[in-house]
Amino acid sequence: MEFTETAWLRCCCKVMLVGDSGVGKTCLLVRFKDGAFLAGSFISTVGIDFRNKVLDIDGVKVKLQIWDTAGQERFRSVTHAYYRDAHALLLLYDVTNKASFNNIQAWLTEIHEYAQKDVVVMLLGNKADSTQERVVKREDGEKLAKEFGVPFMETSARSGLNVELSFTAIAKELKHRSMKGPDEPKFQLQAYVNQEMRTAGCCRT
Ligand SMILES: Nc1nc2c(ncn2[C@@H]2O[C@H](COP(=O)(O)OP(=O)(O)OP(=O)(O)O)[C@@H](O)[C@H]2O)c(=O)[nH]1
Repeated sequence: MEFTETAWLRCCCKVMLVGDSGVGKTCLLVRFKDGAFLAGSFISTVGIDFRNKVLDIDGVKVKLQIWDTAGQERFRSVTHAYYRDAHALLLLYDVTNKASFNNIQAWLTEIHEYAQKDVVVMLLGNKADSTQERVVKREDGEKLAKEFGVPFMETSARSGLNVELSFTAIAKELKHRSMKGPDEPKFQLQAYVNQEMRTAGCCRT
């Protein structure tokens, strides 16, 4: 099938934001969808909610349905039910909160238990703008991601750092998977992200 400039990718790509309460999942989604930062008092997500955004990926419209989940333990059973349909998961920790980083392994175990085998997972260290409060080094995030074989980058919902890039990279991977011929090589997600960050001098917003 030939895709033209205006072609629509028929499948709706479901992307889930997961991670501990307070790591910035809702803020990341709002920054991506509306280009704004939700400053002020922290209102924890109850249950689950979604927002749609259509991206133009190399001339193909890719519709992302982005599910924002509640990080609080008491909503875990609600979110488990949604893992099965997810095509991609953005797994967040907060660089100013060591516990949220230490919990990543438990989140990955949960993902392996409830999500599809071929789900795309990307690890994000959010709140990278908080230089004073930082307790998790970028290298520690990189090391953990390597250990689990998932792509990684740091983001900031406050400054916008890498927010667009994280969703675009996921959309590129999903588009590539659904359109690639049997002999075409796999899309190199981490290589793409590294390349984009280098081009933008690591400050892409
Ligand atoms: N400095 C800084 N603060 C952030 C950033 N992202 C989120 N925050 C703050 O962190 C707090 C929690 O953000 P949320 O987006 O509500 O966190 P969440 O992960 O959705 O939390 P749950 O809904 O409970 O799972 C809020 O006070 C935000 O203003 C960021 O990139 N930088």
